Amino acid sequence: MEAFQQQGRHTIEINKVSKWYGDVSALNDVSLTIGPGVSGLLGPNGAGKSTLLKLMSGQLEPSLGSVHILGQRFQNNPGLFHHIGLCPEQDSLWEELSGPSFLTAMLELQGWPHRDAHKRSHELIGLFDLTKAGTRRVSGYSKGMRQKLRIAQSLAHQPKVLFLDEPMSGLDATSRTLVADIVRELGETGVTVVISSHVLHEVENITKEVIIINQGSLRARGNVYEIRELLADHPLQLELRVSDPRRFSRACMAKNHVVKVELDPNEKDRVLVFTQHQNQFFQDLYEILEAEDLAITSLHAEDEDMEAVFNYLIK
Ligand SMILES: Nc1ncnc2c1ncn2[C@@H]1O[C@H](COP(=O)(O)OP(=O)(O)OP(=O)(O)O)[C@@H](O)[C@H]1O
Repeated sequence: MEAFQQQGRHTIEINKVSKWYGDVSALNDVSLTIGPGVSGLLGPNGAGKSTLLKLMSGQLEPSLGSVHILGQRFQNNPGLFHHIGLCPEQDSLWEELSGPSFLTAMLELQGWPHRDAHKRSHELIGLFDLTKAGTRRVSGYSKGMRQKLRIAQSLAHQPKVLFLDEPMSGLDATSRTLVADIVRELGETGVTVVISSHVLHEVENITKEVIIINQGSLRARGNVYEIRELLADHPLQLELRVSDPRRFSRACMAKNHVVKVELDPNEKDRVLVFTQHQNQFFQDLYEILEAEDLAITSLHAEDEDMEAVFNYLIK
């Protein structure tokens, strides 16, 4: 393994991988290399994210092509699994155990001595802010607590490569920030982390390096700013409900990143804003509301749904 690191190769090498489930094609001729740090794997529902994560973590074998992790293949190579962490989408915990006992048991299964496993599990319970649950059984944990425990388990054994499948689902804002900080820090210490999501800004908070897949194929790859450049010709649409839509529209149109504003004749408070720079829009929005003394009752960014981004990229 050390020899591999000295060679400075990519941690993950996927070469012409296809995967079928019976007749269903889930991935189609995907080639990809990923190095240390955090990469976001983005795609709408059914894009093939979970399939790709399962292939990269050795849970599935490709129908065609090859997967190398740390320069090795999974076939007949159980030792490789010690370096891999996976937090899958499905929830599977030992309900009768407490959080700390669960983590300790999982580490012992990995071959950790009891004393080390116990120490590490308590460290993680603190890190993930689960100390208050004490010795309560996992069966009594809330959805967010379960999710945090699952993430803690996936990284407990200090893997070199970590795969997190939609880890933010079910987490409240505080826990999202906590998990984002933990993941970012792992990336900074040289761990290769691949985190999947269908929500762009969720991943953008953690890393700017993204991989976009849709319908089983790689669509775009690179820095999130480069990806947004690709979208530059396709303004993003935001739907707002505002106290005075006409005044709001005028103020929006004064911003040069706003391409178009549409009022809805049927729903008087509804406004559609088309902007080429969503982040800039959010910065300006506060200023507009203050200056014009307006209030918004709802805001929906179409971009939050990755489907919209893919439509732009694919057309
Ligand atoms: N076990 C399976 N059997 C049959 N088809 C499957 C199986 N798992 C996934 N698929 C199909 O493969 C394709 C990719 O699914 P996958 O779960 O990898 O996508 P995803 O991007 O993770 O989606 P989501 O965000 O909804 O979890 C989909 O068409 C899905 O229906």
